[in-house]
Amino acid sequence: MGSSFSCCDSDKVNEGVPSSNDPSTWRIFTFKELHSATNGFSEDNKLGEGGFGSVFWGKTSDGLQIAVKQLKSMNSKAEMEFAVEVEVLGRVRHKNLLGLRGYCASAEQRLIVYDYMPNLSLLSHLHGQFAAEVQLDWKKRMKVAIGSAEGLL
Ligand SMILES: Nc1ncnc2c1ncn2[C@@H]1O[C@H](COP(=O)(O)OP(=O)(O)OP(=O)(O)O)[C@@H](O)[C@H]1O
Repeated sequence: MGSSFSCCDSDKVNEGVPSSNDPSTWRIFTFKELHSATNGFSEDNKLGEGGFGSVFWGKTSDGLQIAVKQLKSMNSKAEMEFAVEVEVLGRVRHKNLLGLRGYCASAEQRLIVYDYMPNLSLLSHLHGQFAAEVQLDWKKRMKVAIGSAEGLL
């Protein structure tokens, strides 16, 4: 959990301090940081909306592109889902799983920070607006299915 560091020379300079561009690390963000990274959770930055709440694109002060999920409610069910997501994704690292970058738990807000995925969802490639132009043939679909299953193991 946020504890593996690569051994390249530049990391040796900051020995023991995880680089924000190291995909194996996560940290706690302040609300102010995420507010500024997402341009105040502006509609222009909105990537989509799911069961938990809205997801916004952002860029941290050190240039890292992130997706910030803002929980829409603060009831006990949402709190539990937030805790489980952060706990599980914080422990698991896999090339086929979305990486956790961190979270923010302030008095009134619960936010989860992920790596930004620029290529949209699989759903949009299979059935959505890009289905026609991307043309996932059966060989590629099989690869996607196997890759997804590997991420679940
Ligand atoms: N890391 C990310 N990078 C880029 N876009 C993202 C990212 N996470 C989410 N999104 C966008 O935000 C939308 C909502 O994501 P979210 O994870 O909240 O919901 P979901 O997975 O679609 O549904 P549910 O919350 O019900 O499981 C996604 O459909 C996607 O377009």
